[in-house]
Amino acid sequence: MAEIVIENLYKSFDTKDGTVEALKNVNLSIESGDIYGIIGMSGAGKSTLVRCINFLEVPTKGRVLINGKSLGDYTSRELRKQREDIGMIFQHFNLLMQKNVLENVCFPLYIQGKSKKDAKKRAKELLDIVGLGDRTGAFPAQLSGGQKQRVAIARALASDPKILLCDEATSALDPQTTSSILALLKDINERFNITIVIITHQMSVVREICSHVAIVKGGEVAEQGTVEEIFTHPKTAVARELLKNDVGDGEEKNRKTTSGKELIQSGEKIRIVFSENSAFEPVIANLILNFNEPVNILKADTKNVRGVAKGEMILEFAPDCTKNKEMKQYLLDRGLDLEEVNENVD
Ligand SMILES: Nc1ncnc2c1ncn2[C@@H]1O[C@H](COP(=O)(O)OP(=O)(O)OP(=O)(O)O)[C@@H](O)[C@H]1O
Repeated sequence: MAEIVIENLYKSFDTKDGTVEALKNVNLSIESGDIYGIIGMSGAGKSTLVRCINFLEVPTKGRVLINGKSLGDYTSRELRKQREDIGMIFQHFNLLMQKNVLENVCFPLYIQGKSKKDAKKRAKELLDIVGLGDRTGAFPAQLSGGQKQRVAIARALASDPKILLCDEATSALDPQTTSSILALLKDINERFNITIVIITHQMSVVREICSHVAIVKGGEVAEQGTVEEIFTHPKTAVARELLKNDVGDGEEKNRKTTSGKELIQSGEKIRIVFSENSAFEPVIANLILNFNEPVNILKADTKNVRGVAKGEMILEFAPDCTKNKEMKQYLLDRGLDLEEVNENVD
C-alpha cells in the first residue's frame, strides 16, 4: 500500500471574481521512501496540492489517505497528531527572526511538551545532522540562505516525521547551495527513510534527486512516472517544455559542432534515445574508435539523471559508410533505443 494516496482530488477557491479551480481530479500514489517531485509552471496548482497532503488546505472533493487512513475522517485532534508525522519546509524558511538557531529548533519541541533540557539536547542533535552544530547561537539574519534552510530542515525533523513536504525549498537559493540542500534532503531520505515530496518549477531539481515525478498543469496531472521515464519518453507538451528549459549538463551536449556538420553531408540519420542503463561512458567516441568511421552529431540533448544518461541524440553516418548496420547494432547492444530520422535536423 502506498504511503500517500491522493484520490480524485478537487480544490476550488471562491474569490470575489468567481471560483478558481486550483485542482481538478488529481490522483497520485507516493510510496514510502520515495523522493517524489511535483513540478509545473507558476499557478499550476503545486502549492495547493502539497498543502492538501497535510490538510492545510481541505479538499473540496476527493480524499487524501496516509497509510490507508483518510485525513477527512480524522477529528481535529487526530489531525493535529497526524500532522506531527508530516514536516514541511518553505521557500522563505519561515524562521523566528528574534530567536537564535537553537531556539528556532527547540520551539516545536517545547510545543510537543519536551523539557527545556531535553529540547536543547535534541535540537543540538538535529543541528548536527544538518551540519550547523557550530552555529547554535547565531540569529537567522546572520546566516546565508542555505544555512537558514538547514535550520528549517532541522526544525521540520523535530517531530520525527515520516514525510517531509518541501514547497519550493530551493527556489531562493543559488545553484551550488541548491545542490547542497538537495544532497542533505537525499541524505535524510536515506538515513531516516523519510518520504520526501518536493514542489518545484525546476526540472534540474527533479533530475538531481527525485525518483518519481508528477507534472501539473492547469490544476491537473498531465503526466506522471519515474524520473527516468519522463526524461526518456516525455509524452506531453508540458513535459517537453519543462525538459527544454532544463539546461543539460551531459558531456555529449558539448560535442555538437558545426564543423562536423560541414564534414559529412546527407548520410543516414538516426535518433538514439538514452534510457535504462546507458551510463555516461563515451558511447559515441567508442563507436567511432571501434568502426573507424566518422559520425556527425547533429543534435544532442542529454542530461545526467542521477549518474545515468537520459535524453536523445541525432547522429548522421557518412554517406559512403558501409558499416551502418553493424554500428546501429553496436548502439542497440549498449541499451540505446534507435529510430530512423527522415526530417531535417536544425
Ligand atoms: N487561497 C486562495 N484563494 C484564491 N485562489 C487561490 C488561493 N490559493 C491558490 N489560488 C489559486 O489557485 C491556483 C493555483 O495556485 P498554486 O499557488 O497552488 O499554484 P503553484 O503552482 O504553486 O504556483 P506558484 O509556483 O506560482 O506558487 C492559482 O490560480 C492561484 O491563484
